[in-house]
Amino acid sequence: MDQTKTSNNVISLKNINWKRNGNQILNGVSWEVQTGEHWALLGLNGSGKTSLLKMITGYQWPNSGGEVSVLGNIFGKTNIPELRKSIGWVSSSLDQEYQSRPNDTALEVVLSGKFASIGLYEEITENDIKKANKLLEQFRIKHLSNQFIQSLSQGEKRKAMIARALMSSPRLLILDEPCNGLDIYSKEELLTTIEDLTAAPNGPTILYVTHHIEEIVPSITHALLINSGNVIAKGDKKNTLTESLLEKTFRVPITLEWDNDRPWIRIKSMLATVKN
Ligand SMILES: Nc1ncnc2c1ncn2[C@@H]1O[C@H](COP(=O)(O)OP(=O)(O)OP(=O)(O)O)[C@@H](O)[C@H]1O
Repeated sequence: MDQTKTSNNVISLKNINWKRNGNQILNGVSWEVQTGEHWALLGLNGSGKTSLLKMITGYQWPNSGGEVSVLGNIFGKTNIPELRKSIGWVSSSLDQEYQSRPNDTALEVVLSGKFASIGLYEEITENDIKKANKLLEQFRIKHLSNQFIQSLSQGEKRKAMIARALMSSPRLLILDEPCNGLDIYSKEELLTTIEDLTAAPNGPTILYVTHHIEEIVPSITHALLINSGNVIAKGDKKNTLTESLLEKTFRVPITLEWDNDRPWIRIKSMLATVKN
């Protein structure tokens, strides 16, 4: 066995199938993510991205056969709730959960990340407060520490939620459409903080889910393209983010350009000529 490769393995999926109500939602998906790589996950609505993420976080299990291993833990032989402490997942559903706690401050929200709880119920230490403040500073929202989370702008709230996820020092961080609803400036600002995050030594491996390929910032190294539960392509982003593979994934004719190591697409023609 190649020991070096095994120890660098962040995610290993082997032949994952998931079927619901007669529909094949994931079809023989195999995927390896190594330490030092950051991946973008791209696919149309309903293509299976969330199902794949739920597989990785142990909220869903393959129907038959297949093997899931995350951070060296083989599913079926590991304590999943314990493993989840090493995985951060930031999605808009988290914002919704905090709607029931309008009086939590940004600092409290970040602190709650230590316990993966919605709200703070456990004792916090001086060190926890120091760490939360450092994260607020890193995301340039330290001045908002004592402001209620619900009064923050979308962009500020999104940063607070990522800071919250980092409070438990995850080794794997899932950013599920983090720029949704952000204006151009807030989006670029958030992307800059994500770039900083990947540059930090011992930072988490990032899985970045998006519908907007220009959000694939230079530090995202790899991409997985999925369509109807089938992997269309996976690997180094320069080899995966190509016109033909993206057309196959998104089912519209596009042109692709790279600018400052970021991919940009334009739709060539309207849906009347959609490729099947
Ligand atoms: N528990 C379930 N039972 C039945 N079907 C499901 C279940 N979960 C997901 N699906 C179906 O699986 C398909 C893939 O859903 P999934 O949420 O993984 O897509 P997605 O790529 O994340 O989409 P989006 O970009 O819209 O979030 C969809 O057709 C969805 O209806």
